[in-house]
Amino acid sequence: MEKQLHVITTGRQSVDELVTIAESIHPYMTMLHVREKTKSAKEVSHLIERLQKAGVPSTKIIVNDRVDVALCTGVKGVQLAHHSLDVSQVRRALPEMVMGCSVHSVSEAQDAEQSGADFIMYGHIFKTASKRNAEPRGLDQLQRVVDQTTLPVIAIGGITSENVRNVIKTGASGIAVMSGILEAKSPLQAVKLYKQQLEVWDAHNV
Ligand SMILES: Cc1ncc(COP(=O)(O)OP(=O)(O)O)c(N)n1
Ligand SMILES: Cc1nc(C(=O)O)sc1CCOP(=O)(O)O
Ligand SMILES: [Mg+2]
Repeated sequence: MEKQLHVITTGRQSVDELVTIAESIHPYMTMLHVREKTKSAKEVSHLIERLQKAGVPSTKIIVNDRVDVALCTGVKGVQLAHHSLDVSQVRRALPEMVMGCSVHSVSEAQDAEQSGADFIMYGHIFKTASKRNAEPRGLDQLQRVVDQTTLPVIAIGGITSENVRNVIKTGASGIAVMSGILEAKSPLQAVKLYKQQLEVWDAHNV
């Protein structure tokens, strides 16, 4: 399986700015997570409509937290966070929904697996300005999570094009990046650099 590149929205960019960037970077990414915590359901839905009109495939869009918005906009799925509905609750109601779950320990990873998540996002791996209030968990903890779940693990937090290889070496199925792409001077150049690192890995390991 090709290693995945998930891009996470920052919540700090205007809709116009985000749509312009997404329009140019979508061919190089696996998924775009719309994580806009201060927007209402209606605002997130309007943003998704703009992304869809700009040519970002619905199959590449995941909505953070909002199961209702994911359903009503017809996107790929939902990323359930700490404060979201439970994985098992959503799975019961929506057997077909593609569901990622954000986890921060082996036991949370195993719970997500038993509850029916399709993949997990584990972090934060390295120090990052995007998560200032906690210590990074590091590569050894990532390795433990990868080893102790059968779900695909997407690693998040402080991932740069320089450390991608070490992250992927753990057996993680992919990476998720926020500031390294969306806040780069050139998001297009940045996404290509990350993608290239993953392709180099795939070329030698798939
Ligand atoms: C121990 C721990 N709990 C929760 C979080 C953050 O929650 P998450 O569900 O990942 O939501 P966001 O990252 O989208 O805010 C954490 N980092 N650590
Ligand atoms: C949204 C998010 N969740 C994390 C977690 O560990 O749950 S780390 C993170 C932000 C990652 O941003 P950057 O790529 O800029 O480091
Ligand atoms: Mg998170």
